[in-house]
Amino acid sequence: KEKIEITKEQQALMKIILDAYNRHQIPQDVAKKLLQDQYSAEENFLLLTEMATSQVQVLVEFTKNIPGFLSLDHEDQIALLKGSAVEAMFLRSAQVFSRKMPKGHTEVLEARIRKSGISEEFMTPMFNFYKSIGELHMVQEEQALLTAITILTPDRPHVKDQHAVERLQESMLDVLRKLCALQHPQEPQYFARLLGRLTELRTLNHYHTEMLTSWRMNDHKFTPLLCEIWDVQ
Ligand SMILES: CCOC(=O)[C@H]1CN(C(=O)c2ccc(F)c(F)c2)CC(C)(C)c2c1[nH]c1ccccc21
Repeated sequence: KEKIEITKEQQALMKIILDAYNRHQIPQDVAKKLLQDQYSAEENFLLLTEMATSQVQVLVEFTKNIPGFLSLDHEDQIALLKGSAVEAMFLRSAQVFSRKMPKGHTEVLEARIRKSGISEEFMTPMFNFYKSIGELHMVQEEQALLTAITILTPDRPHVKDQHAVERLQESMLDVLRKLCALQHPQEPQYFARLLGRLTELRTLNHYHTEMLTSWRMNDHKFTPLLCEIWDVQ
């Protein structure tokens, strides 16, 4: 059995990514608010919009801490952020949703999310994704690296220097591969399963675009930041 060891610089990289990931925790208070009281569909939608807006701000801060990101071409930096924002939102949502909660809270949270003016057809693939993420029982390091890997996807629209992005993504993938082998020695397929979730995540992009159209029909309001990042209006 070959000895897998994470090098000193890979440990440093992982520490930077994990600190950045934890420093910019999504304010859990929105999820708590949703759990606390029964709101109308409009109020739920407003809470979710507030959650999405703060998550975008969190995403930008996290991305700036990815080693090498700020040395990329500036227009490519924007293209990567715009291209990964929705996937990063769903990845973070899955992590928030599959967090250990007291008995029955997850069901209440799911019901409240369902009652927010979003059509049912998008809920099923979304909650299926949350459950498939939950089943992985990812550790923080894996969650943080998976988010960084999602952001550093070379083939986003309008990225000019894809090779530069590929090099950064590959170094993240190498650390994640080793971490999975060390954290889940009994499950040699674990790393592959993680990457499989990224494929499932991409399908949610499509649903999100559809959701936006249906929201625009029922004149839902978004914040300027969401309009910018979600190409709304
Ligand atoms: C982490 C940032 O995520 C969001 O902001 C998501 C949150 N979403 C969740 O399923 C979700 C997961 C766990 C929770 F604890 C919770 F409260 C919500 C997905 C979605 C319903 C599609 C949404 C979000 N923001 C919106 C704004 C307008 C319309 C729809 C959404």
